[in-house]
Amino acid sequence: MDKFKINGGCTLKGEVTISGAKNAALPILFGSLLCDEEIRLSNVPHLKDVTTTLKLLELLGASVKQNGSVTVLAGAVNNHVAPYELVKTMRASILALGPLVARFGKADVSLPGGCAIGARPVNLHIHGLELMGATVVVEDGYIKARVDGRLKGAHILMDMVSVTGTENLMMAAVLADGQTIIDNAAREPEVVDLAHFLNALGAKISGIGSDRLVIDGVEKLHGGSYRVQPDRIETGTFLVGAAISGGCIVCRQTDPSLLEAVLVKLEEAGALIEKGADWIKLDMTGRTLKPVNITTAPYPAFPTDMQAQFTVLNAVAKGTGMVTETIFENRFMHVPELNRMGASIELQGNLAICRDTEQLSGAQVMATDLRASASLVLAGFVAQGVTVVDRIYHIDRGYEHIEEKLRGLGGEITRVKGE
Ligand SMILES: CC(=O)N[C@H]1[C@@H](OP(=O)(O)OP(=O)(O)OC[C@H]2O[C@@H](n3ccc(=O)[nH]c3=O)[C@H](O)[C@@H]2O)O[C@H](CO)[C@@H](O)[C@@H]1O
Ligand SMILES: C=C(OP(=O)(O)O)C(=O)O
Repeated sequence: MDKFKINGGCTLKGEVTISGAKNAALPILFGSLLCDEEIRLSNVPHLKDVTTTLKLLELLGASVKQNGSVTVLAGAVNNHVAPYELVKTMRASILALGPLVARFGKADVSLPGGCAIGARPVNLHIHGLELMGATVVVEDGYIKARVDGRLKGAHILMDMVSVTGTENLMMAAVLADGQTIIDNAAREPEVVDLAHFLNALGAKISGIGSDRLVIDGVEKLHGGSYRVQPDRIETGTFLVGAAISGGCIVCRQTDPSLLEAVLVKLEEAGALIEKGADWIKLDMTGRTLKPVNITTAPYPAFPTDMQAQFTVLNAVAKGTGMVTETIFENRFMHVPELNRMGASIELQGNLAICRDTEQLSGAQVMATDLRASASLVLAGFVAQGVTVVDRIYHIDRGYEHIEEKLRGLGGEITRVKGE
């Protein structure tokens, strides 16, 4: 297994180009299953999860071409089974369910894996499909959904705000017979990007960006081109890296409007932020890092996918910062690892109390999930000495060329190849 070796004491400085968003690219790729004409996608990041998704699309019978952009032609899809071997490595595979059942009336999708950050049930996905007329059973580790003819429009009130739940049901509703209303829908930018993509193919979705999506089903989608939005979480991760190392960076090809809650907290932490239409500059030179209290919640509130990075920020800031995680019940696995590096973080249920530390010190630490891994890499930059982050396959799921990008900012990080 590959590891990262990081020399501490780096100040991140310079410019970095932000990649397309993993959590937008994946649903959009699965959305291409809804259509039998060619779809051309640009700004798709090179990530392990994207490779897994493309493999899955090919296994289902789609043809996929990659030459800068990604072209998907799902006209010949003839298989409706998303097998455990592929699905187990990636949570987003659940997004095959809605499109397959909507277009072919049948889908067998293995219960998904992904980050071990909580139980992550899929009851809302299943219930929504049932309301649209599908029969769904869970057996042998598979969700098996069937419908005779088309799904039917329905009124779906989501018990909880679910990102992939909203995406799956929105994709299913696009080809349903009649109107579907999804209330308490997720408003995350990635849901918005998927909705715009589907509309570009002829879907009729309105209320985009609100918690009430209205989808008028159509019989067929047509082909088209779409550019995936920038990754707000990758952007936020680099900005935190600059903030905690006293650096100054500019993120290019990003969208500041997608991460307002994060920028507000970075300013509260003492950073100077400037932004334009597609760039963000963070300058921490000569400024004092202050702790911030954060509570994760659905968009537009503070994203859970930035919680681990801000836990590091609080661990190294002067004073005490509180981090409350309300989305996932097991998303503090970075905390014991950070404490092994000398942080002083106390866990009380879903609250992490981060007290200040004189200096983190390099250690051997274990990456447990995607954003936890990113937080350990950031901690390595501000620690004294060498940090080795093990099991970085998690980070390869979600950060494109991370070590090259960090090295471009002055970070001393190398990949040590495992057997
Ligand atoms: C591929 C992708 O886009 N992943 C993101 C997506 O995950 P994902 O879509 O899996 O997360 P959800 O928004 O569905 O989860 C939110 C909460 O709802 C619960 N829940 C969800 C579905 C369900 O059927 N029943 C249920 O109880 C979950 O256990 C969790 O406690 O949104 C999360 C929350 O912003 C992010 O951290 C992930 O990076
Ligand atoms: C939790 C994440 O990914 P996934 O939902 O794919 O596990 C993430 O992107 O932070």
